[in-house]
Amino acid sequence: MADFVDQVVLHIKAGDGGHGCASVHREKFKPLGGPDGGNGGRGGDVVLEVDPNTSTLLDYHRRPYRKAANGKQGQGGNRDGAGGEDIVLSVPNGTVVKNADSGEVLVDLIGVGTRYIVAQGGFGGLGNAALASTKRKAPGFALLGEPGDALDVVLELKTVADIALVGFPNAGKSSLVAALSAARPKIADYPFTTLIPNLGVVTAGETVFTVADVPGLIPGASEGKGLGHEFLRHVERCSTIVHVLDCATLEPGRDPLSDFDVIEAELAAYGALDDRPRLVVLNKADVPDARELAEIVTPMLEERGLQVFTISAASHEGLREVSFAMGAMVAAHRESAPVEEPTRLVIRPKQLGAADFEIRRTGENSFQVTGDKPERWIRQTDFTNDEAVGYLADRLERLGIEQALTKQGAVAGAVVVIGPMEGGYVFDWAPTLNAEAHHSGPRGTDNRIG
Ligand SMILES: Nc1nc2c(ncn2[C@@H]2O[C@H](COP(=O)(O)OP(=O)(O)OP(=O)(O)O)[C@@H](O)[C@H]2O)c(=O)[nH]1
Ligand SMILES: [Mg+2]
Repeated sequence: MADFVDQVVLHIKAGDGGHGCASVHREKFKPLGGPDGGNGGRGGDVVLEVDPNTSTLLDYHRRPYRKAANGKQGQGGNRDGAGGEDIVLSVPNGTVVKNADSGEVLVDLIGVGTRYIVAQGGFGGLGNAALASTKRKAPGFALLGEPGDALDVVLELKTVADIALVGFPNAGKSSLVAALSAARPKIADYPFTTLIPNLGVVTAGETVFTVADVPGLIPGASEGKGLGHEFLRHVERCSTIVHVLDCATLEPGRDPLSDFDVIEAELAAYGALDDRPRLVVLNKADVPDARELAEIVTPMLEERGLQVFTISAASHEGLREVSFAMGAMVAAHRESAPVEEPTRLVIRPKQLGAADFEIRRTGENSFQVTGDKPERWIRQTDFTNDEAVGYLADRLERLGIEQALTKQGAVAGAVVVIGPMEGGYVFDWAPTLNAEAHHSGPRGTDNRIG
């Protein structure tokens, strides 16, 4: 039996900043050269990214320790140390990230391409060249690099699909996904064959939708029986619930009606699923007794206001009708649902502590940043607002927005800071504006005193 791996504890460590260098310029016949120690490089970040080709957390189950590279030390001759490489960890759509110690939800990663810096690399220490001042012309010291963030997070996968198939083990949920789509989940004549939800893409006329085959539910699932909680969690993100009822089971104490009630009771106990529309599928109609039973229970279920379909996942009978009914429900939901979640970049500078901020794409050409005051982004107290914005520019750049802002109200390439607003800053996307490139100076400007 495969391991159930849609929840995993990941131990992550961002790179440490490199130390600054204390060095004095040496040249023949010039015994007292100036300071020329370079700054340490920045440590690499650990970034999580939603990848459409990743569907499980299996990889992290196998390798739960992940570390980004450290920054290099500064060198004499004003050479700054190289920054450590970031590492980007691919996660499936719908991954919830929690702090393993506090249980606090850090982020809910939805939408292909959504990125989150889960551990930030340490800043490099300043070298003595950068520390020189009129008072102290040749400091004989440099600053140490900051350590990178180290933390344990829980990654939890909650399937994002239009439709969740729920039912007892062995009811034929995986068989139905396989019959409706190109997915090839494991199908077998024993309960709990499915441990990780299988996703299938179904086309019904104009409507294309996803169906998740949620692992089997048993009585008590809402209290955690069987693999209950693990499975019900997946139903949460689906807009429509389809009951798959086994009309051919010979297990004592079971029939399609009571199975329906048991599953409904579990959904009710789990909570917050009442608003999802339901559809009922009576499966295994290829078995003669099962067909008879389906005919008997159909009017009883219809009396409760449910749409009922008799099918056989094995012989493919009734599949067209049920896929079109599913498609119609999905389409109706999409009509009524708010617009899709925008692409989000979630940034968490460590200086902010708990008060994260988030950049949200509010339109094709605009982002909204919500969070705390920019002054607090950097620990250093004499940090100006402009510098704070410059810091954000660096973060944007690292996140793949290639050209970013330099300072408030100024343009550098593509993003303009319009100005402070309640709870954050508004950025406007202005790709046509021509302006000076940012980061013309050495990376040393990034090496804030730690
Ligand atoms: N005769 C008949 N057998 C079916 C039909 N659909 C599924 N089965 C059989 O029922 C058994 C269970 O099917 P699965 O699709 O694995 O059931 P499941 O609901 O995904 O089960 P779990 O993953 O354990 O929850 C397999 O032996 C299937 O071949 C059907 O329409 N007719
Ligand atoms: Mg299954």
